[in-house]
Amino acid sequence: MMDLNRALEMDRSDPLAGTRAAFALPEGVIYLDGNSLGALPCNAAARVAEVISRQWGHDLIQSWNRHDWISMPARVGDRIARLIGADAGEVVAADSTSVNLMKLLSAALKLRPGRRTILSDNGNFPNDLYIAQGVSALLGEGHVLRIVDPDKVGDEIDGDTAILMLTEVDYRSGRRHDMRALTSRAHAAGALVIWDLCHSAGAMDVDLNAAGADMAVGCGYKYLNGGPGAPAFMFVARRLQGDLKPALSGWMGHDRPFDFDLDYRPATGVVRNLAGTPPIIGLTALDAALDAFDGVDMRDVRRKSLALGDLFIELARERLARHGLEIVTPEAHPTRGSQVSLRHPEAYAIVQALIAEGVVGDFRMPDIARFGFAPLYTSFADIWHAIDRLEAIMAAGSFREARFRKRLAVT
Ligand SMILES: Cc1ncc(COP(=O)(O)O)c(C=O)c1O
Ligand SMILES: Nc1c(O)cccc1C(=O)C[C@H](N)C(=O)O
Repeated sequence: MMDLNRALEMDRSDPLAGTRAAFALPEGVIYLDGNSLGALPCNAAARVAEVISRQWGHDLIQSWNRHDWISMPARVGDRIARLIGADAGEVVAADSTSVNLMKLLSAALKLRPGRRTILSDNGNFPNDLYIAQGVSALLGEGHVLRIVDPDKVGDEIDGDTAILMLTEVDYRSGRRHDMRALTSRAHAAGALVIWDLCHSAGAMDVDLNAAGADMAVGCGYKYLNGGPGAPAFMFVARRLQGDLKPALSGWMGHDRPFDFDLDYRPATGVVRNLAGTPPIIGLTALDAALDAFDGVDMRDVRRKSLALGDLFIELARERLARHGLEIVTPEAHPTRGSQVSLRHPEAYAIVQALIAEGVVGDFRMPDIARFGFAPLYTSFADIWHAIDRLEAIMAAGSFREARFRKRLAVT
């Protein structure tokens, strides 16, 4: 049986072991839910306090120039760009993932007139499908959202596909799409692709430009650790930037916002997709969080993420399978994100019982216990202890207690 010493040895030889110190993790908690809300970076509170008290409190309106608040969406975007294989000037930080998806999808559909299909899969985060439904209704041009099985997506792309809209890593199973292959199949059929990187950015070496990607969105609050409701980001490949005409044609995306012209004229570059005033306090927390990635090679992040997952899978097989917990995440490295999900009919109560024991994972309908690995702060020992406590809960049957069955409003 694999013992704790091996996990501790893996931590000792982990090139990313040092980045954990950049996060303020609560004592005694094993946090495996960074794929829902990333941990608090140690520097965030002081940076936000500085912006509030000195910049906002003292310098007031002048801060837009003096502290260059106005270019924060682009500056933070450039820092995210390095993490997702984009070039400077291809990413901006703004709004939420949902709003950014709405902006990109509505503009992208206009680039494929005559084509009616938005193609997606039933493993996508439902929110994205809702956005596509809303955009289709808004445009009123007869677009249809086709939702197919994830492994059928490539074969379902055809001459009517306007946009292929996919989330790279499935929020529930952790299955990962082949971005490069699907992008080139879509291009061969004349379609454009929008990738949702919510469960990829910050957890792996996404390489948008190497994959020939067109557009992407993602959130700032999961593996990028920007805090609850952090600004999200969007990517538009440079070759498409001039063609995309923002439907949400706000002044922050105007070529000369402070000329106060009566007519909208989009800015050059990805910033044309900005709409309203940037949320400086939220951007500051996200900017601070990105410091933890400075000097970090995303290939090391991916290597560690896979090693954490391998360890989890090995231990789950050894110690949990006999308790009826089934691994649903694909095991082959290229087909897996940075989480491992287990299926059990009592998954909800099991996750609650585990949280009571200091191990935070989460539950996803209908029967999935989900464990996310944030390579900057998750240790191999965390994985060992998580499985150890989970096995104890299963062996004792403590998850059957009534208190663990009470459903919470937000899970
Ligand atoms: C894949 C995916 N897309 C979109 C969202 C929603 O993003 P937001 O709430 O930032 O709009 C989430 C999670 O909340 C997600 O997991
Ligand atoms: N965005 C969230 C929220 O506002 C509350 C609770 C959870 C979330 C999440 O991010 C859920 C997440 N996208 C998921 O993968 O399930």
